[in-house]
Amino acid sequence: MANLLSVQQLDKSFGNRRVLHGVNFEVAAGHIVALVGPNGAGKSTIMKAVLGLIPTDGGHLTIDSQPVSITSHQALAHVGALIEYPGIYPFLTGKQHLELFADKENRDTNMTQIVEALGMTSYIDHKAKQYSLGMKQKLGIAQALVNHPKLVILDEPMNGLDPQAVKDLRDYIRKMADQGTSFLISSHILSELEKLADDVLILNHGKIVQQSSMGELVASGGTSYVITTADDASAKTALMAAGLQLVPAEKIMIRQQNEKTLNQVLQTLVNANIEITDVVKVQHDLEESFLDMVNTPTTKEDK
Ligand SMILES: Nc1ncnc2c1ncn2[C@@H]1O[C@H](COP(=O)(O)OP(=O)(O)OP(=O)(O)O)[C@@H](O)[C@H]1O
Repeated sequence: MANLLSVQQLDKSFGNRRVLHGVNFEVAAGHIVALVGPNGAGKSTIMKAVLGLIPTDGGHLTIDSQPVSITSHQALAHVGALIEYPGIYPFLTGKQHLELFADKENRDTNMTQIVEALGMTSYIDHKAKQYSLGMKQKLGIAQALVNHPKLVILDEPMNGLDPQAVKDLRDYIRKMADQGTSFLISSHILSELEKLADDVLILNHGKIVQQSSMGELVASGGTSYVITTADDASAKTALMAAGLQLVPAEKIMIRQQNEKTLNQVLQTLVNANIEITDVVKVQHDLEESFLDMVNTPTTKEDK
């Protein structure tokens, strides 16, 4: 499938602080990609770079095969975005906000469709100064979606939304993706995007630490083994020497990568003459898997 967005070797520093380190990823046409990472990981910075809002220090960005940079915005004509907070004018109604953004073609139909889909009908003619946080957030999202763009970039779109609004938004995003729109959506809560995203990028300290389909992540991230031996220090050394990655923890903990992982672990310990005293299978939920991935020590490079 064709890639609508391509991000290659993206580097960015603010002053002498490097916040993005050679970030690479692609978003295929009609795919919903989740960009997930802890506070300060660099999610908004990536999105601003993709939208040509900030200068970058290196790398190559294209949307629909056209280059994007702070001086090259042509490709952005078919992009909708909500970054950080929606820009709201208190004395305009919700409808007047949408009129500022909606293209002339199919304007009324597009506006009615998004207002209904996001459950905004009852207050769309009220002035925005009366809107709650969630109502403003929905208006910002509606502005990004109203023209059915080819690519939509949403930074923490679920912020302030109630459960019904989250469901309405999820359903509408899926419908748009089925019709060919691509989405890059950030969150620091992986479980929020579990039901929505096709692919997931996990960002930590400005680097992509995991890139896979959401299905693969859910399936593979689920199981770990905690192993107790007569000599845990030697066991850890032997497992790492065999190329098996340990979860950072006091005990010996190994994430199941495939059906052979446990065999490899046990075989390695037997070969090293280390007595195994206990093996416990641990089931993780997605949130715990995410925390394991991002709780890696900060490297010098990140400073
Ligand atoms: N304009 C700026 N000037 C200096 N530093 C900045 C600027 N914008 C972002 N940063 C820094 O870049 C790093 C990445 O910030 P960014 O906003 O991209 O993170 P994020 O992953 O979106 O975080 P959050 O989940 O909290 O929104 C942070 O350390 C932040 O302090």
